[in-house]
Order: sequence, then structure tokens, then C-alpha cells
Amino acid sequence: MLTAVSKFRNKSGLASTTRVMPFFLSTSATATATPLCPPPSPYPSPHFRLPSPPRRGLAFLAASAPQRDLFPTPRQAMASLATSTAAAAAAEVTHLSQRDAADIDEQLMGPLGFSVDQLMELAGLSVATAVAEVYKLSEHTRVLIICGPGNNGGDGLVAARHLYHFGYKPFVCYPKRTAKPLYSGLVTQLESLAIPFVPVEDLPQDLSGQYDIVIDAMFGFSFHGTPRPPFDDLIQMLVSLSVVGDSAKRPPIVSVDIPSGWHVEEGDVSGGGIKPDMLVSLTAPKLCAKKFTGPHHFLGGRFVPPPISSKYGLELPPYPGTSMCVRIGKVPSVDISSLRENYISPELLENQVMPNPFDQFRTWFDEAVTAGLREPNAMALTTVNKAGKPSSRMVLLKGVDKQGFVWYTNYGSQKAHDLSENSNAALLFYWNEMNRQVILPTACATG
Ligand SMILES: NC(=O)C1=CN([C@@H]2O[C@H](COP(=O)(O)OP(=O)(O)OC[C@H]3O[C@@H](n4cnc5c(N)ncnc54)[C@H](OP(=O)(O)O)[C@@H]3O)[C@@H](O)[C@H]2O)[C@H](O)CC1
Ligand SMILES: [K+]
Repeated sequence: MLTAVSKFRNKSGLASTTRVMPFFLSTSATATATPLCPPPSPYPSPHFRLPSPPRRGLAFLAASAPQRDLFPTPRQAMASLATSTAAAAAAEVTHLSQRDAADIDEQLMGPLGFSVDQLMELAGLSVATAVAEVYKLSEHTRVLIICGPGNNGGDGLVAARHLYHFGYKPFVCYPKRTAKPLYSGLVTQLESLAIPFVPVEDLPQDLSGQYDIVIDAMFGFSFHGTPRPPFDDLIQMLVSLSVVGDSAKRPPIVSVDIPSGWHVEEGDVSGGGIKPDMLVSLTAPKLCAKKFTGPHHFLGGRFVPPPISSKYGLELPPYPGTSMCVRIGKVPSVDISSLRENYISPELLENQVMPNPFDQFRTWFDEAVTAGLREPNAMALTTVNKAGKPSSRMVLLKGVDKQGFVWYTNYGSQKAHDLSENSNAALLFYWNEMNRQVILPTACATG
């Protein structure tokens, strides 16, 4: 029997300690082969249910389906904040003419000292990270990248390499290869990764069965006129793909910089062009992007120096943190029931955990810190008032030892008030990235 401790601060700032009543620890981690938690069902229960308390003491759960709606990770919260901030700024984003896009390119690679390889690498990396942000590896693995003869095609080749390293399985269709060292080098890099190059004639007319994502890297801002073979047929293939009604049943189309075949400024003039699900604009969106109606519009190419921004009066959203891409435009409304993740962590058996739950907690906590998780000491504290009404909030663990878990609050807080009326409380640590959570149902007492 051990004790959890909470320290309370009074309003004058003086800390006093709250002794938490004893709680029981499971010391029965015997060598049975019973999983502590079964593999989760991929289908969430239609009913909201509070987790049933574990047998006694600390419960260590691995690979368990998290209660996402109740408990977003700090990273998710950050991402959604960045997303909504960017969406608010979307109205202000500058759209470039074809001429300005080409001018900017020339200046970057002239007086501003960039090389095309460098810019292409950053552009392709942006595309790969944007794709990975929207289309999770757990549900989209096979990526077909159709590359054109120019730099847009080069971006596609670079993206293919990064997607490979992110764990995707890329396939490249590159029918008109450009005989320059930059492009042949990119091809060699992909060949060294055994990424298949698929001839146009080997592509199935209906791409839905073989690929989970199709990346259109055929033409960018230098496209003009109407598409010539073999790109005319390839574009038609993507057009037929996008008319399949149910977007969940076909691979999404991701266009790099410009939906290929669209007029760079006017957009899909005939109305019979590609309708991409996602557009990754590079440097700044081109005028045609105003006609993009798909759910995901991202900006990539995080390399614009101030002389370019000021010369062209560029209004662009800030990139969050170290990200290579940022969402612009409307944030799509999410079908909450479709949010699920496949958990592939190994099961956790009773005979794999330490006999002393505090030792096990400390090991997992240290692993969470070492893994670089943000605020691994954040925990949900649930208290219950005398009327039996529960309330939860996030608090920070300030210490742990064999006497218990320590956090701070002041006497005036609701949690302190609840605890003074009712000593029942629960703590929950949730380390999403490690597929782990620790639950402590316990009784607290001030001291
Ligand atoms: N600063 C940036 O944002 C950067 C963007 N990058 C990417 O580069 C493209 C622009 O690349 P560019 O090489 O200038 O142009 P395209 O990729 O659009 O393609 C030009 C080739 O396409 C041929 N073409 C043009 N029209 C047609 C057509 N109707 N049918 C068939 N082929 C066509 C063209 O041949 P031509 O003989 O007609 O001249 C070229 O071979 C930009 O959009 C970004 O994706 C950089 O990677 C980094 C910097
Ligand atoms: K494109």
C-alpha cells in the first residue's frame, strides 16, 4: 500500500502539502500470459463510456485506443491551432501571375544565389511532408507519382524519394526524361532505393485498384497550350479518376503547384480538367489556385527571402514550427467517426511489466522524456465533488517517488475544493506517440 501526495498552494503563494490517501498497487504482475490490454477494435464504440477502473492501483496500457475526442495530444492541438491561424490568413495570401512566378524563379537562381537543385529539393520535401500530413501512412501506402519533363516533374522525383524514406511505397511514371545531370541524378537515387519506374503503357486505365495516392507532377507554372502526348492521356486518366463519386473509394489526387492541364492563371477553363483533392502551391499560389475547390490546399517552398517578399508584396502565412508546409484555405470539416488509427505496437503482457508499478511508471516516464515527447509530465486529473459530479483538467506532475505522485494547486481551485469534499480522484498519463497510457484511480487526502 502506497501513498500519492498532492501539494496545494494557498493564495498567498505558500505551498502546503496534501497527503493523498493510500492507494493500492498491483503487485501481482505474475508470469501469466494474459495481455493487460487486448488489441483495440478499429471501430469505436458508439456510446461514450468512461474507462472501467483497472483491478487495483496503476494500470499500464500499451497499444490501447486513445480517447482522442477527450484528449488531443499537445502536438495535435498545436497543429490544429496552426491550421486555423493559417486558414484565417488565407484571405490575405498573394496569388502570382505566370510571369511573376517565372521572374521569382530567375531571381532566386540568379542574384539571390540559389541553385535549382536546392530549390527543387526543398519543393519536393514540402510536397512529401504535406502529403504525409494529410494522408497517413497507416491508410495510404502506395503512391504513384507522375512526373513531367520540367522542374515540376523534378519536384515529383524528389518527393518520391522523401516519401520512400517516410515509409510510403512510391511508384514513378516518368515518360519524358530530361537528359540533364540534375534529373538523371534524381533517377539514379530512386533506382538505388529500388523504386519502380512504371511505363505509361503498364498503367491500368483505372488507377484505383493499385494506388492509394496519385501525385500529379506533370506541369507547373511553365505550362502553356494544350497537353501533348503522352501527357494528354495521363491527364485524362486523372480526370476519370476524379469523377468517381465516392472520394473514399479512389486514390486522392495531389497536384504539385498547378493542377496539370489547367491554365496557370485562369484555371480549369474547359471545366473538364483534373479536380485534385489536394494542391501544394510552391513559393506562393499561382492565380489558378483561386479556382481550386478541393479540401486540402497547402503552401510549400519555405525558402522565400525578404527581398522577394518585399519586391512582390507577398502576403504568405507563417509556417508553424519547423514545418516545411502550411495549410492555406478553408479547413475541411472532419468526419469524426472516420478518425481512427491502426495501432501496431506489440501487445503488453503481465509478465513483461515490473513487479513494482512505481518502477514501471518511472521506466516508461524516462522513456517518454528521452523520446522527446512534449510535456510528458502532463496528466489528466479527475476529481469528484460531494454531489458526485466529476471534472477533469490537465495538470503537471511535479514529482514521483514511492510516497506517491505530486502536483501543485491552490486552495481556491476547483480541484482543491473537490478533493476537500471527496477524496476520490484519478490520474491519467497519455503518451500518444508511444501508444502508452497509465491510469491511477486513487484516493487523495490533504496533508
Ligand atoms: N520557385 C519555385 O517555386 C520553384 C518551383 N519549382 C517547380 O518548377 C516548376 C516550374 O518548372 P518549369 O521547368 O519552368 O516548368 P514546368 O515544370 O511547368 O514544365 C515545363 C516543361 O513542360 C513542357 N510543356 C509545357 N507545356 C506543355 C504542353 N502543353 N504539353 C506538353 N509539354 C509541355 C515544356 O516544354 P516546351 O517545349 O513546351 O517548353 C517544358 O519541357 C514550378 O511549377 C514548380 O513545380 C522548382 O522545382 C523549384 C523552384
Ligand atoms: K502539377
